[in-house]
Amino acid sequence: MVMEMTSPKLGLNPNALREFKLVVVGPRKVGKSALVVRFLTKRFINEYLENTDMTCNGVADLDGENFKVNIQDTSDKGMRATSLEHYIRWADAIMMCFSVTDAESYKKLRDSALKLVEKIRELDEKEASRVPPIVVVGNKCDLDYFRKVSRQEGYDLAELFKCEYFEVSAREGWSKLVTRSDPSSDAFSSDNETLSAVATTAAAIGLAGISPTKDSKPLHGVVPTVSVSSPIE
Ligand SMILES: Nc1nc2c(ncn2[C@@H]2O[C@H](COP(=O)(O)OP(=O)(O)OP(=O)(O)O)[C@@H](O)[C@H]2O)c(=O)[nH]1
Repeated sequence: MVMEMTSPKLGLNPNALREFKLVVVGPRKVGKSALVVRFLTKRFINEYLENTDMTCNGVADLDGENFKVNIQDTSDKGMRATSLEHYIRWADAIMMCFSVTDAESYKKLRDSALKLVEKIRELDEKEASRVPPIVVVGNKCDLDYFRKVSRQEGYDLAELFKCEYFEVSAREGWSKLVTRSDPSSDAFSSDNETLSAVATTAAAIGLAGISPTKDSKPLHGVVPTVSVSSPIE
């Protein structure tokens, strides 16, 4: 499925902009679609099509530059080793998500992360240098009372890739970068109003990875399309 997010406010022609390709991977029900829609529309919608591969196109300001963003919101098939192998060649950044209220989602994401680390180890030097940046995201932090995954565990998962760990709430629009100095504190406090910090970080560390040599073909071949217009602020 493809969602077109237009940007009437900015009045930009997306085709004139550089493209940024982001893949969102994670187990079922962790809030991948909610995160993508929150990022592109600043809204939280309670229910989405379940376990469906979606392509979301929009325009967003990433690290001070407007980009045409192509976000792949994947189903659980995206966690297979073969899919992960494809993403590391295709994407400009990969966002790996679990829910802090769902220990099983953490375990499944960790298993996938280990597979991905294995795949990266198998690459030759040239390919390894082109692996896109990865960001780990623990979602549903508004449900801190039901938390089953500690901040330290989320941080440890990100450490597998030496990448950033964000605790976020797609529902509330919060995101917090967890740093080495505070990973063990479970008290949730937000330092950003929206999730754009997550995408901006993924973009900022991924900008160097945008090159004309990257495969710009659609990720999943032919997929159904739905259009959504969105006021991107
Ligand atoms: N409380 C809370 N609920 C959330 C949050 N994000 C998503 N949800 C809810 O979690 C459920 C799953 O969200 P989705 O965005 O469909 O999750 P998904 O990972 O895309 O799910 P699949 O497509 O089945 O893989 C929905 O009922 C959402 O309303 C959040 O930050 N907080």
